[in-house]
Amino acid sequence: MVQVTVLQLDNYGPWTVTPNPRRETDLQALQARLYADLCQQFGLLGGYVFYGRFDNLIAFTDGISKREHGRIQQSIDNLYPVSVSMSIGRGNTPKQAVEIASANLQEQGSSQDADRSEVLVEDEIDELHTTAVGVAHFDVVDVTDKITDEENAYEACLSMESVYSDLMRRMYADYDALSFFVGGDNIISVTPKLSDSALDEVIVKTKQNTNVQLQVGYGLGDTPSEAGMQAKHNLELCREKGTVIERDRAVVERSSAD
Ligand SMILES: Nc1nc2c(ncn2[C@@H]2O[C@H](COP(=O)(O)OP(=O)(O)OP(=O)(O)O)[C@@H](O)[C@H]2O)c(=O)[nH]1
Repeated sequence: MVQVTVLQLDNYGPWTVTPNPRRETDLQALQARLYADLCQQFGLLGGYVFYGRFDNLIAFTDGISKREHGRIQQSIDNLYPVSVSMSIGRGNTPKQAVEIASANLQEQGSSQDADRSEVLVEDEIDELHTTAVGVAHFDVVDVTDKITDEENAYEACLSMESVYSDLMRRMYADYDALSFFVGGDNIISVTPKLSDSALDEVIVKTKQNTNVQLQVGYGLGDTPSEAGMQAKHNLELCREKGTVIERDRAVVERSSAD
């Protein structure tokens, strides 16, 4: 089971041009600050927030209650000139959970509906498999020598964009996983349980399409934050051992026995 929360700024498009178009740099600062606050507030409760499109964000919120979501919503309302609607969805895969959360939010009205404000909805599905959540933390092997110290700063962005866009699409289409670029050369995928051969196939295909070699640390846990920490430690193991896939065998065995 995985719990996803879709966060959407209320009526943000019209607000950005009312009464006149607002300075873009101010909007960028607002979006960045809001993202920072949401990351910190959900992070303290064990969740993960990814910036998505900044006005629409995707969070992994296993173990965070509707009431706790409501408190964060209220705090944002107190701090910012915009409010946030939230829809909590659950699924057997990240893709299923985000589909449910998105559909439930869309049912409450348009993102540009002036009457839809601070909606908080929770999906009631209870027939879910209790499987572990996976987190794959991908990273480019030797990005410093191959890209950062080699290409101009803009071309380095383009190189990374081609890698994460290739990876994000494959992980979603083939494995129902949601992947996010998180800075530098890092991409985090929240996944159903994946085999070594699936991880290997993803890395090989990305190399074929982009000529960039990835390494991945993989973790499994009851929550994305637990799996994410294991993934980070396993990525460190890749660096130490010079391998491209490392995963926590103990957790894999425990989950298989469930
Ligand atoms: N968001 C995030 N960014 C990171 C993390 N680790 C490194 N970075 C960023 O990624 C950049 C590249 O770091 P590395 O991946 O360690 O560099 P590298 O040259 O690829 O070295 P290897 O990964 O050991 O092959 C850093 O400058 C940071 O900006 C991380 O855990 N999370």
